[in-house]
Amino acid sequence: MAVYTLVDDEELIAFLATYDLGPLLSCKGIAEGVENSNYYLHTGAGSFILTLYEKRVAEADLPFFLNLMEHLAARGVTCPLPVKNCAGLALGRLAGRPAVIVTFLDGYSIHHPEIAHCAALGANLAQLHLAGADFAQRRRNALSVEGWRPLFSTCASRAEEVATGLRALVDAELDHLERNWPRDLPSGVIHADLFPDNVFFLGERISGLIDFYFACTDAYAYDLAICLNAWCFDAEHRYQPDKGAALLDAYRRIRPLSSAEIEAFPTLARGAALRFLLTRYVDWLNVPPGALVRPKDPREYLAKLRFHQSAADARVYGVGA
Ligand SMILES: Nc1ncnc2c1ncn2[C@@H]1O[C@H](COP(=O)(O)OP(=O)(O)O)[C@@H](O)[C@H]1O
Ligand SMILES: N[C@@H](CCOP(=O)(O)O)C(=O)O
Repeated sequence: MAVYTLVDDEELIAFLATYDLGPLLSCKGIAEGVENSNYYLHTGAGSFILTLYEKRVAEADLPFFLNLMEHLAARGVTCPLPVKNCAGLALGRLAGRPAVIVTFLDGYSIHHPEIAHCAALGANLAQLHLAGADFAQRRRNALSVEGWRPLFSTCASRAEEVATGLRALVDAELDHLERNWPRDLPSGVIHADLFPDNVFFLGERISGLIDFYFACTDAYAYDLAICLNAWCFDAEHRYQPDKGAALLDAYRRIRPLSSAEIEAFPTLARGAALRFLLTRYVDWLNVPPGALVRPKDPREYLAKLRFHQSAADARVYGVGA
C-alpha cells in the first residue's frame, strides 16, 4: 500500500472546505502505487482521488503535470482532471505536502496483459504522443541516461545484497548506454511510466490513463520501449514476441516509427530496463520507516535487461529489415 503521509480528519475536512465538493463522506488509503500517497475520497459531489506528492515529485513540476492532464483531456485522452478549489487553484497543501484532488476514472488495471491489451495500449500510446505534440511546456527527464549513474551511486555499495554481480553489471551497462544513447530522435511529451497499473480497461477497451507524475519531454520511442518492458514479458520475465509485435504494430499504425527510431530501439529497451531496475533497487533498499508500501522487485528488471542485452538488433522486437 502506498501511503507515506497520514492525513488527520480535521485537517482533511478543513482542506475540503476550500473546495465546492460538499461534505466529506469517506477517505481511504489506496492499496496500489509506490510513489505518492493516494486516497479514495468520497464527498457530497461524488468520487475523487486525493494525492499527496512524495519524494520523487518536485513541487515545481506539478504545474507541468496538472496542465498536461488538462491539455490531454481536451484532446480526447481519458485521464484524471485536476479539481480546482474555490480560489480557482488545483494545487493545495495538506499534512505538510503538496496535494491535489483529481477526478475518479472508472475501469480496472490488467495484471496479466494479453495480446489484445498490448495492441490497445500501442494505439493509445501513439494517440497520447500525438495529443501532447502541441503542449507548450517542457520538462527534462531527470530519470534519463544522465540521471542513472548518480542514482546508482547513492547505494551502489549494497548491490550484492540484491543480486550477485549486480554492481559490475550496472557499471558496465551505464558505460555502454552513456556511449550509445541516441540523442536526436523525435521527441515530445511522454508518459514515461505507462505500466499496466496505470492503464484502466473496461473489457479490451482502454477507459483511462493515470499517473502522469513521471511525464516529461523525451523521445517517443523511449516511451514505447518502457511499455514493451512493462507489458510484453511473462510472469517468469521471458519476452513475449507476439505481445511485443501487437504493441509495436498498433503504435506504428497511428504514429509510424522512423528508421532512426527502429535502429535505436534495442538501446532504448536496454535503457528503459535499467531505469526501472535502478529506481526499484534504490526503493528496495530505502523503505521509509512506517510507510505502507510494498516495494517492487528490482530483479524483474535485471532479467529484462539481460534479455535486451542479448538482442542483436530491432528484428528481435519484430521491427526493422
Ligand atoms: N484518477 C483515478 N481514478 C481511479 N483510481 C485512481 C486514480 N488515480 C489513482 N487511482 C488508484 O490509485 C492507485 C495508485 O495511483 P498511482 O497514481 O499509480 O500512484 P503512485 O503515484 O503512487 O504511482 C492506482 O493504481 C489506482 O488504483
Ligand atoms: N512503475 C514503476 C514504479 C512506479 O509505479 P507507480 O505506477 O506506482 O507510480 C515500477 O514498476 O517500477
